[in-house]
Amino acid sequence: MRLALTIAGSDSGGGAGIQADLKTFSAHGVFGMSVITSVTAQNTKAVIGVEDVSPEMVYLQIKAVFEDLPPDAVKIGMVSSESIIRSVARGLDEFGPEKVVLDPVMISKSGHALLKPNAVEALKKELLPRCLVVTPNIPEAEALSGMSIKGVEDMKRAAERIMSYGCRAVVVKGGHLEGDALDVFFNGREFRELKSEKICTRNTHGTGCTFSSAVAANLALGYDLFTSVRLAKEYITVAIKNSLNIGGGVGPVHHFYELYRRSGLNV
Ligand SMILES: Nc1ncnc2c1ncn2[C@@H]1O[C@H](COP(=O)(O)OP(=O)(O)O)[C@@H](O)[C@H]1O
Ligand SMILES: Cc1ncc(COP(=O)(O)O)c(N)n1
Repeated sequence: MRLALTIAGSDSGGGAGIQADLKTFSAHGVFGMSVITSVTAQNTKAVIGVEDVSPEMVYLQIKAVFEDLPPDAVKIGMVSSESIIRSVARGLDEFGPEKVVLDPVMISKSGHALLKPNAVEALKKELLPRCLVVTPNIPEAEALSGMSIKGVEDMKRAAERIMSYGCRAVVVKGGHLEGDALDVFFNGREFRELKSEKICTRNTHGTGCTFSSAVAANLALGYDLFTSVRLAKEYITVAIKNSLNIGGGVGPVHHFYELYRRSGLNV
């Protein structure tokens, strides 16, 4: 059995964060584990409360997992504050996982800040150099690169700038731009574009969490980095096609058994 760990925030509504990550791991047939950084009181409409877990407790969860159940890949999502970022960096240094996917979560689909603005620098300095791939959406790529992004050429320039912080690859996700859902992969040598038709739905809660967890699950299964990203793009596209019109706001994407889908069953 392959093991994957998510280090992220809890979403009580079940659409994003830890909950989306564990559903994604299960759908890929990977055993999921979690380190909770923050508890959010959240639904499809709003985030009505956020309470961070103490930095020491974040570190202890990482230690507990790694000392007994070393993961084949790690995904990092909401990290909330500078002190939590430092705890995560400490854990990564101590246990040295090779396959780390960082989704630099900043603002929820419902518009609530999930990373303190003064923690962006710590994210860049402490976490980017320790990860294999970082998966920003357009506003996150703008914040990390310090440039505005209007189209695919800007996505490529931003990816180059983000690489300079020391990660080994970047996927700039284009879901927030007009036109096709086009993502740009860059590994320091070549750019590759991953494209799908834009699905017309407002139910995209959890897309970024699901995409990055699918990358981590595929890495845990032993796929190379680009294949892991390509399969994650397929997974998120089907999960958005099957997204759920539940709740009164931005509904969640739907997870299903990847293995069943691959064998042609319509789950
Ligand atoms: N309406 C959509 N139709 C198809 N793919 C989408 C749609 N919205 C987002 N995606 C894809 O979902 C993934 C996550 O996208 P994005 O919305 O950009 O990130 P985030 O959820 O972090 O804001 C990307 O692969 C993106 O291309
Ligand atoms: C705990 C947590 N983590 C991440 C997100 C981002 O997901 P989205 O951008 O789909 O709201 C979220 N809303 N909540």
